[in-house]
Amino acid sequence: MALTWTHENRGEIRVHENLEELSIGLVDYIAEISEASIKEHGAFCIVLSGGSLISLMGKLIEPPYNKIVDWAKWYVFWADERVVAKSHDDSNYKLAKDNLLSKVNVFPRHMCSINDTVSAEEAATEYEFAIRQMVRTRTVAASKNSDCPKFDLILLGMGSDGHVASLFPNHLALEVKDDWVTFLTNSPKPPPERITFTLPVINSAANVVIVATGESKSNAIHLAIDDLPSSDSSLSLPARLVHPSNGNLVWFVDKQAGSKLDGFKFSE
Ligand SMILES: O=C1O[C@H](COP(=O)(O)O)[C@@H](O)[C@H](O)[C@H]1O
Repeated sequence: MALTWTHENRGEIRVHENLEELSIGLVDYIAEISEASIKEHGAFCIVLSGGSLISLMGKLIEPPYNKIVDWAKWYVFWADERVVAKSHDDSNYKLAKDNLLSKVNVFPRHMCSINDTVSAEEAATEYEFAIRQMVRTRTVAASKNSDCPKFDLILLGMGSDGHVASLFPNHLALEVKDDWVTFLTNSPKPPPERITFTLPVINSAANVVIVATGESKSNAIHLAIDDLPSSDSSLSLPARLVHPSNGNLVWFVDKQAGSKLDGFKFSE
């Protein structure tokens, strides 16, 4: 059983006993939001990240999820992408395609990924343009509170430095307010060239999930969630800046990643 509580302004926190339990909780949550979104507006606009998140979603390709999810109504996007060929092992698209999307019935035309033949700057511009077209045709909803798309669900991993998507601590990309997608050519984590959703887009989603596992992420999880003095420099940690203005934020962490949280008290 997960230890669950809601922090006044940091959302719902679910600390799972182990990875098996976390991945069941995560895919249950995804299936639930998928069903509700399809019921409400006929489609499910889901945003993926790369990294360890994809293996934690692995149960989606197994029964009962592979049969109960209405894959044909899924539209898939990426919160960030490495600017490499789609066949490259660093590609977030390839990771999701090989391990998840090719094993279920998501239409390839419903997968909105970057153009991998152009520069990072051009890839960001083209990707944003494609999403703007999908908002115009109402495949993706528009936020009522900002000039941003309102994705049904954005799934984010978090690095041990507190980065989410390709928004790294103290990086200029964190300041971008007017673009939906921006680019980096100096990512502190390789590969250096990336595109990423900006904070206004992430914070306009209907639902945002942040997943973090392992002891190496425990300090960043503490700094991203717990109350901190108003002078603390960690208040600008990227994961802490995720704060959906009109949506839900849920943290899925395992016992190791959650071990430094103020609310952590796991029954043995
Ligand atoms: O570089 C990236 O890292 C983060 C975190 O990855 P993880 O393996 O520590 O979970 C990931 O969410 C992001 O999409 C990716 O590009």
